[in-house]
Amino acid sequence: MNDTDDATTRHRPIRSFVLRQGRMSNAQTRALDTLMPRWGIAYQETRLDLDTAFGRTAPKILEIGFGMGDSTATIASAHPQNDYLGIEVHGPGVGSLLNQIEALSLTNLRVIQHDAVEVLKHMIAPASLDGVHIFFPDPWHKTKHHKRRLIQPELVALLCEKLKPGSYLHAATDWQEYAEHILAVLAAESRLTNTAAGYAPKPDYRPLTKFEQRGIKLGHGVWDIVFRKI
Ligand SMILES: C[S@@+](CC[C@H](N)C(=O)[O-])C[C@H]1O[C@@H](n2cnc3c(N)ncnc32)[C@H](O)[C@@H]1O
Repeated sequence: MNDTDDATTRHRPIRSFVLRQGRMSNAQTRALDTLMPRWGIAYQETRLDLDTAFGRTAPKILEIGFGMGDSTATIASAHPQNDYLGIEVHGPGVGSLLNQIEALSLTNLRVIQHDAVEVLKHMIAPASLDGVHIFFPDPWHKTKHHKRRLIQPELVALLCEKLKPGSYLHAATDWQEYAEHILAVLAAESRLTNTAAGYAPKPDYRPLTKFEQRGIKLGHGVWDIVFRKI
């Protein structure tokens, strides 16, 4: 994390990620070159027709920040009746998910490598999503970085525009103070209603992620938060 970013981002939007290319394995590099044209969707500042992108009409679930994509691939594989659109900025993660799509022969998963906030604003049509997954978003622990947290009232308002009535928004985190923040932000959005009295039981479709396993080892709890769009 770069402590000078407060000064350098003064005239730029505050982003929820710092783009570090990271080390790409040969398989990930190859996947970006050869599989992105097949399973990737290029970022564009025009609306995307999701049914055309997937070649069928089916429930559409969008995931923000899939990391290495293990949960994304597991969920898509277990729910062939749904279409999944995964968004991630991190190159090695995108390469990893592309390889899993190929290895599992998944036809119901597409990938966009770009800032999800811009994808939502420009590419996703109003009332077009049946669900949104945000699993273990970066907690940005330091108070001075809390403004970088992905889940903020503005993002939730944007998501509400894109969610269909009756659809769901599911977040999970292993950082208690972020969980409290997420619960408060979602509860304050009048177009959403909580599916539970507070935190939700972990829905069966969400597998344990690497981040979650690490958190459990560190003795952290895990909080699922599931709201429905009115
Ligand atoms: C802590 S990781 C969690 C990854 C994964 N969901 C998991 O549970 O293992 C958060 C991920 O969100 C991605 N991310 C953060 N902000 C993003 C944004 N605005 N658009 C796309 N990806 C984003 C980061 O690159 C990172 O890979």
